[in-house]
Order: sequence, then C-alpha cells, then structure tokens
Amino acid sequence: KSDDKSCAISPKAIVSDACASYSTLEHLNHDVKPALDDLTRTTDFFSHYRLNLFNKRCPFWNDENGMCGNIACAVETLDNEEDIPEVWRASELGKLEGPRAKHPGKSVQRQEPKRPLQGKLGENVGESCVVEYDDECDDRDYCVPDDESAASKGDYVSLLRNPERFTGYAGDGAKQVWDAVYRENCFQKSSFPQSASLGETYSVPKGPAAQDFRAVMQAAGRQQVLEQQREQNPLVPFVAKTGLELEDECLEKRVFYKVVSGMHASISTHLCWDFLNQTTGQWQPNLSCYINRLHKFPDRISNLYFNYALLTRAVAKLGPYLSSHEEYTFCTGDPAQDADTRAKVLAVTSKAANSVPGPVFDESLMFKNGEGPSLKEDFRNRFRNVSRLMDCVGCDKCRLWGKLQTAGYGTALKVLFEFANNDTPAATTSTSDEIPFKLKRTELVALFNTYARLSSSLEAVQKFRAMVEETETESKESHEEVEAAKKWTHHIPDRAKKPRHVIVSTPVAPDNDATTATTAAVDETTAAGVTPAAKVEEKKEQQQQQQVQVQVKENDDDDEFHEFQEQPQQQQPDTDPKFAYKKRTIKDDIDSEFKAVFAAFKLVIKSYVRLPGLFYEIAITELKRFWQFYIGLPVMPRTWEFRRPSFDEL
Ligand SMILES: Cc1cc2nc3c(=O)[nH]c(=O)nc-3n(C[C@H](O)[C@H](O)[C@H](O)COP(=O)(O)OP(=O)(O)OC[C@H]3O[C@@H](n4cnc5c(N)ncnc54)[C@H](O)[C@@H]3O)c2cc1C
Repeated sequence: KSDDKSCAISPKAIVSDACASYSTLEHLNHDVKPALDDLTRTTDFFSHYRLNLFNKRCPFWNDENGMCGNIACAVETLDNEEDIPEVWRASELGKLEGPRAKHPGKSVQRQEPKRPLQGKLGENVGESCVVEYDDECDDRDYCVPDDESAASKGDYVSLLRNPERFTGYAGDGAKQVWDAVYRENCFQKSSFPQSASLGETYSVPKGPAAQDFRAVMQAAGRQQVLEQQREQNPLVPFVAKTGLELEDECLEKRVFYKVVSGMHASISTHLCWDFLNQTTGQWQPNLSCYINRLHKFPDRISNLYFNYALLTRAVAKLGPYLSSHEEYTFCTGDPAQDADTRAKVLAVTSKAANSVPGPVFDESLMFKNGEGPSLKEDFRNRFRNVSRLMDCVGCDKCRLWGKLQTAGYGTALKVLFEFANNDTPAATTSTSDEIPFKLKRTELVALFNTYARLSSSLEAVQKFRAMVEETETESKESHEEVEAAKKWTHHIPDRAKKPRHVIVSTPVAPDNDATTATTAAVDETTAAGVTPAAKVEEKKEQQQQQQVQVQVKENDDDDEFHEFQEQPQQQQPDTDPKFAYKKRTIKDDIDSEFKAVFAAFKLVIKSYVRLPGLFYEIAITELKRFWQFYIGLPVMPRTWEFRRPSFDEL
C-alpha cells in the first residue's frame, strides 16, 4: 500500500537509469510535442501503419477465450454488457475503424506502380508514402517482422482513425498477456556473470516465485528507507525500482523491465485519459482510473518517463540518417510530399537532440561487460517474445497499438544498441559488422508513433497530477470545514452551561433603549462571571455556528433539534436581557419546563414518523455512490452522517 508521500514526484529527481530529471523531460516534451503531433497527424507516411492483425495465432496458448467477444474479457465495468448500448460495448470499442487496404500482390504492384492500393485508404492518401515493398529483416531486429509466419503481408490501417483509448478489454485474457510479458523478464542467471560475482551465494536454488517474493520484500524495504530519506531531503529521488528486481540486478535487466512496465503505464494512461463513461456515453478523463493504476505506483510513472528518455535518445540519434536523401526516401513517387515529410521528421529529431543540453539516456553503459554479446542476444530474444505475445491480445485496437508499440521500442533498441554511436550519416553502419544501417518504413512509423504515445502520456500524467492536487486541496478544505462544523456543533454554548437564573443585583427599569439593554446584558454576563469581551465572542461564535450549520446541510430533524435546544432559552425572560428586571416565579419555571418536555416529545414522535423515509433516502444515496464507484465515475460526497445530539444541552 502506498501512502500520499510515495505518490509525490519530485520534479528535480533524476529518473532512475536515465540521465535527466522529471522536470527536464517535461520541459523537453513541451518543446518536442507540437512537432511530433504535426508529424504523426498530418503526414500520410506516419499516420498509416501496416501490420498483420488478423491472420496470426497466439503462438503461446489457445487464445480463443481471450477474444473481446468473450464476456470475461469484455466486461470490466458492468456485470452485464446487455445493459449498455451496443456501440459502447467492449467488442465494438475494440474493433478497427476506417478504411483498410491489403498489401498489394506482385501483379498489382507491376500494373499499378503509382496507385498500388488503388485508393482504398482514401483518394487523398499518398500511396507512395504508405506502401512498403522491402519487408525483409535481419537478426539485429528486436521484434519479429510482422509477416514472419503468415502468408499475408498484412493490412494498412489509419492510426488517426483508431486512437489508442479505452476499449473495455480486460479480465483474464488481458491479464494473461501482461503476466506473460512480465515473465519474459526472468533472465538466465548465467547471462549476468558479473552480477553473480557480487557476493551472492547460490547454494540453495530458489524457484522464480521465491525469488520474486524476496525481490518484492527487498524492494519494499529499500522503498521505505528512501521514503524516510525523502522526508528529510525532498531531492532524494523517489524509487524507480521494481518489485521484480533481484538483489543482483544489473542495468540491462532493469532496462528490460522498465521498457515493458513503461509501455504498460503508457497504455494505462491513455485508457484512463480517453475513457468512455458507459453511462453517459461521453469520452472523458477518469481520475480514479489514473489514481488506481498509476498515481499509487510512482515506479510505473518513473518507467514511463524512462521510456520517454530512451526514445528521445533514439530519435535524436536518427536525425543525421533521416536528413540524408541518399540514406532515406519517404515518399518514392511524390517529391513534394517526401520533402514535406522529411522537414517534419527533422523538426522532431532536432528538437529531441537540442532542447536540453546533454543526452537524456546513455546507451553506452549497456552490454559492456565481457559477456556483452550473449547478454544482448538474450535481451533481444526476450523482446522478440514480448512482440510475439501481442498476437495473443484479444482486442483488435489494443493489438494494433500493442504491436505498434513493441515494434517502436524494438526499433529504438536497435537504433541504440545495433548502430554506431556517432552522429554522422557516414557512421550509419552496424557496430558489429559492416551491414549498412537501414530502417524499414514500419520501423520508423512505429518508432515515431510510440514516441508520440509517450509524449501524450507525459502530458496526460501532468494534467492528472494537477487534478489530483486540486481534489486533494478541495477535500482538505472540505475536511477542515466539516471539522469546524463538528467543532461548532459539539461546542455547547456557554449559555447552556451557565446558571439559568441570573441573579441581577439591581433591577433595571424596562427600557427599550439599546444602550440600556446592552448594559443589562453586560450586567448579566458579569454576574455570571463572563467578561463582556467573552460575551461578544460568544455571540460571534453562535453566528458562525449557524452559518456552518447551513453549510453542512443540516436536515429537518437537526433544525428541529436546534429549535428544541433554543426554544426554552429564547422564551425564558430571565435569560433575555430585556426581561432581566423581571423576577422569575415558580409558574414561569413550570411553564418553561413543560414547554421543554413538550418540544422533546414532539421531536421524538416526528423522528419516528420520518425514520422510514430517512432510511430510504440513505439507501438511495448509498446505492448511487456505489454505482458511481463501480462504473468508475467520481463518487459524490455523502450527504448524511451519524451525529449524536449533545445531551448536555438538553
Ligand atoms: C498489449 C495490450 C494492450 C492493451 N491496450 C488497451 C487499450 O488500448 N485500451 C484498453 O482499454 N485496454 C487495453 N488493454 C487492457 C489494459 O491494459 C488492462 O489489461 C485492462 O484495462 C485491465 O486492467 P487491470 O486493472 O486489470 O490491470 P492491468 O493493466 O491488466 O495490469 C495487470 C497487472 O499488472 C501490474 N501492472 C499494471 N501496470 C503496471 C505497470 N505499469 N508496470 C508494472 N506492473 C504493472 C499490476 O499488478 C496489475 O494487476 C491492453 C492490454 C494489453 C495486454
């Protein structure tokens, strides 16, 4: 369980394993985002993606139960999908929208070289920017080529028409995929010989579960220590460690985990930000979704920022390669679009490279030990498995973005770890051999769109954080108001504690003059041992009490209760300064006592009569609140509370 303090992100803290602070990355994002949005939203090249979405089977298990049509994965927010309009059901929300075009076969390519897709994506789409013929891949790839096993080369889809957002895909199907993704993080210990020499003994072999449990406990311990340190010094970075780290963790393993957890965090951010309220049919941010999936887990947010740093570095590194006409052509059949796309790409790469001084991620620290190549291979194979797992996602739209993003991270890792770390086009050769540096169109589209996803996640997280702060301030204020109201409600006016029968030493003549009345009042309070100043304070308090009581929306019974409390005092001439001259008789006492008993009797009877209605109202309110909580809406505050009357006042 994380408390409020663990939710705080210290802007100056360095994002773990990156080389920049949260605020630096936010600043950078502020600079890059407009150019990135422009690139991914206004160019045909970057707004269409080719992938094999429908002809691949999940290679790891029978995924029939994970499909969106299945009730277990479709329904997260409602017991019965029949209760919501068809267009808002998970099965519908997960479907792809907009035009689709099949990859053209060889004969169509020959017959229609200028319009290989024959206008299927829309008349205005520059097909020479979208179609890609070269789809071979090499063993430096971190993700599987999309036509690895299938005969079909896939479909072209519009990313703009299929935004990543809430689809309702959840349940066992989704959980199984995420579990399998995180299981890929169990690297062989032999992959990390340098880690093994850190002093860890392996005489007792431990199963993965035991290791994970130990890791979680240790991470929790470290987290606690850092939290304590942060209380003294807010600049101590908040923990970006994960629950699955082993004691002998190494940078590479941490990076692997961060990449998948950061991708998961980004998906969660988008589905919470672009959330469908299935009661009203409105798309809107869902704050409690964000709080429960991200805000309570700063490590997930940290991993999101880490991914942003990693992709920024990869995109910045690509600038020289993409600026060169010899190296890369975006739209083969359309020089004007080609130039426009290149200009927009370079706007992004140059901002990513120059918006902040120094690199935000240092890839040169990775895969440097003696076992480098085998470690890298293990890393690459595991990442390929993550990318294969995306075929097990049982919702088309989620699968589209899952595949695109794993391909995007795969491309980033390839750019960072497979190509020379030298920012000149001439250096665009592989580090390990002399194979020329070449990126496929799908890789580039995936990379820049994944970067754009992270960019909008960062922005959404900032907005969500501001919303959390606002609600925290509001709830703090309303808590203070309620506390104040309670204080005033339970505060018994001194008048009730004071003797009822004020002994007035000198009878004062009846006079309606205010001054005389005030004098009498002063006399009364003095006689009761209360100073005039205290009396004024008391009056003020009573006024404030009345105001606060109005604010906390007291119900009729309360009013009656106060009426009951105040009646005898108002009507007792001996406590009213105007009647202070009058001597009380036994009859006065009997009258006032009788009135008090009668008022109490009336209150009790009325309360009994109102009881069923009151229970009904409370039940309705609670049902409403539960419903709001269940479907993920902000829960309205309670309008009722238990309050014991102050019997002293009776
Ligand atoms: C590849 C993929 C893409 C998806 N795309 C979409 C989409 O576009 N729209 C949509 O509405 N739904 C999408 N989903 C479903 C969505 O991610 C959730 O699985 C679903 O909303 C159910 O959420 P949950 O609260 O059960 O937890 P999940 O998000 O399913 O998480 C499962 C478990 O993983 C752990 N976990 C959660 N987040 C992190 C993290 N960042 N780092 C480490 N551990 C974490 C937690 O222990 C959690 O209980 C997608 C699922 C997958 C597998």
